Amino acid sequence: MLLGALVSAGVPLEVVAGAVDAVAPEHVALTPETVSRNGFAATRLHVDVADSSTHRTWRDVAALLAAAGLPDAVRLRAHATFERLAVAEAAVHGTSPEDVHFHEVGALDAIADVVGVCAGLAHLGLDALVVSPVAVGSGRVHGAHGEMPVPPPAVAELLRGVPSHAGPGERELCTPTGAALLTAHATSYGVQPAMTVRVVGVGAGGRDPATHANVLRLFVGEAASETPNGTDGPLLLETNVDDLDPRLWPNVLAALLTAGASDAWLVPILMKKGRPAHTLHALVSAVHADAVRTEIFRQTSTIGLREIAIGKTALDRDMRTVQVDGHEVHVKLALHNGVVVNAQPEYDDVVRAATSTGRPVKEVLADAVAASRPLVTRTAPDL
Ligand SMILES: O=C([S-])c1cc(C(=O)S)c[n+]([C@@H]2O[C@H](COP(=O)(O)O)[C@@H](O)[C@H]2O)c1
Ligand code: NI
Repeated sequence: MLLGALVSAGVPLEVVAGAVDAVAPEHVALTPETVSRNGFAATRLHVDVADSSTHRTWRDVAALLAAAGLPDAVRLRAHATFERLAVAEAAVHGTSPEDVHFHEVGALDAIADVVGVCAGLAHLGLDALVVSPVAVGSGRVHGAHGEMPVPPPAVAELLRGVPSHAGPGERELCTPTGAALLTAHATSYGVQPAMTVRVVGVGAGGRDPATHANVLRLFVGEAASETPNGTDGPLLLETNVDDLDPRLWPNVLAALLTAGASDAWLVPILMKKGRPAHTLHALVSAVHADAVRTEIFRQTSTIGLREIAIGKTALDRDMRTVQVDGHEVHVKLALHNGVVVNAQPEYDDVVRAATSTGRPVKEVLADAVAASRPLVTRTAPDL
């Protein structure tokens, strides 16, 4: 269903087929078909392999991925997907991920599903993937482990911490491969965020129950731009951390700014049990919130975040230059209702000028401030 949705959303079939053939030890035929699901058109991608019964271990699959001529973006996504599957299978079967023996999941058609979807996602070049609550179905399913409840154990494990619900109907609607793909690549979960949808891909699998259109929809578009207030407005992300090597903090702040935070800073605090710690703060616009959240969880030891919707007042800015000892110093102007209320020399330019003239930085700064003063049109007593 994911493959069908990606192709329906415009991912060229050759992109998907090329990646699958790079990994699969034998040819896999991928054939798109427009099908009807309870009266709605959808794209089904038939995956045909000569042998769909071979079992592989996680090691076998990892070796196939490592040896394949795949772009790194696709290989990393596929590796992460199978690794999630291996960890989940190991948890439910009481073994280690390295020793996991995939049954249905390790067969060639499942490898084609994973690699093809990863190639499609990489092709779309997504900044974010929001997954809505997963319909898992209900009832019972038969497989290599005999009869299992729906969701089967690996799906239940993979969807821990993820919004999901039973139904519709008594059938298995989300397989381990599907759950691994959704959870390995989701950047967040929930309803459709504010966005401008450009394309709607509609994917189908083999089943066409009479109860509903059994399709998976993929909405591709741009995140809505920031609004001054409300849920799509700026957020303050905060977390208290007492167990991170303090030498890492400068890199954490740099990583958050690179991920799109408009500011990131630390405040020393004293936590429970008298522990010295820090509060990490990051100011983000709605469009960068997911990337910054992800970076906080990647770079620090925190396991949760506070998120506060905030309002912001930002003055208009402009840039001018002044000369100090023959050196150019940029000056940032702040305007309130068109009036220049502040003129601040750029400190890095001041240091550069001081270094090249050999004068103390404090003197060059004083000269730069004096040279900038005429740029302030009026001091506003009512501010
Ligand atoms: O292959 C294995 S080990 C396997 C484990 C489980 C568990 O929940 S544990 C379930 N299944 C069933 O296999 C089929 C096919 O799944 P795909 O992910 O390959 O599409 C499905 O019915 C699962 O319930 C297999
Ligand atoms: Ni299993």
